[in-house]
Amino acid sequence: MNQSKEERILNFVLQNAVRGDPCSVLEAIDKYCSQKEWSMNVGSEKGLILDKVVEEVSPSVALELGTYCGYSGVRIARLLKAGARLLTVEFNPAFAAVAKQVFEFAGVQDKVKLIEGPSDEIIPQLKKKYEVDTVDFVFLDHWKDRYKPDTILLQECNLLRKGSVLLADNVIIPGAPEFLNYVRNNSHFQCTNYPAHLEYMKASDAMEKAVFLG
Ligand SMILES: O=C(NCCCOCn1ccc2cnccc21)c1cc(-c2ccc(F)cc2)cc(O)c1O
Ligand SMILES: [Mg+2]
Repeated sequence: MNQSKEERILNFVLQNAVRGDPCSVLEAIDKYCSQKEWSMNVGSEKGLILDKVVEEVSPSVALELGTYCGYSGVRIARLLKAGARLLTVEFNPAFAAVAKQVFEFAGVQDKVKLIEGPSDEIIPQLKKKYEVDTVDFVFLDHWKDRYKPDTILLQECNLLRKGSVLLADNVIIPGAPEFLNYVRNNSHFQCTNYPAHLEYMKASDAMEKAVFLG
């Protein structure tokens, strides 16, 4: 039966990137998705913003909501210090299967724990089942109407500490208006907006950083 777009992306990586070289994996995905088939990877422009925030935070525990093909997970994991780890949550089993292979090819699999399931189920399990105390960095890139409820759920589960950094993709396109209103009007968050463009397109998008103040 014919391949999915995500399988075509994976095959392009396997045939064009260098095993164990995360940057070559990112380049291959960006090349394929800008020249052949658009897909919802964070991309290189917003990826640089993600890189800067991850380097600034230097997280011991990072959480990603929305793995997709593993592009942003590779971006984050390649910057983690020794012993640090990324927990990445994906709802779609087919996407998770592709991401797993992308992580292995990039050589970051030892730093990444890929968890399949819905965020509202996984977040309450992080402390006991995944031995998390608090998360230092969260990349929100899943269903845009889950950004606000999951930010509230992270607080309710005591997973944020003073200084935990949330970084949200797509706050313009597709948009996350409830999330923006919530964090920008909440004295427990210090927010910064990073204007950019939708991955591989000319349309405007932006990322929002929200630092939890405790
Ligand atoms: O929709 C997007 N991402 C989300 C995927 C599903 O995520 C589901 N999902 C993944 C874990 C997870 C955990 N719990 C629940 C749902 C969970 C998304 C969409 C666009 C986009 C922009 C313009 C368009 F014309 C069309 C699409 C761009 C992006 O960068 C995106 O990230
Ligand atoms: Mg996105």
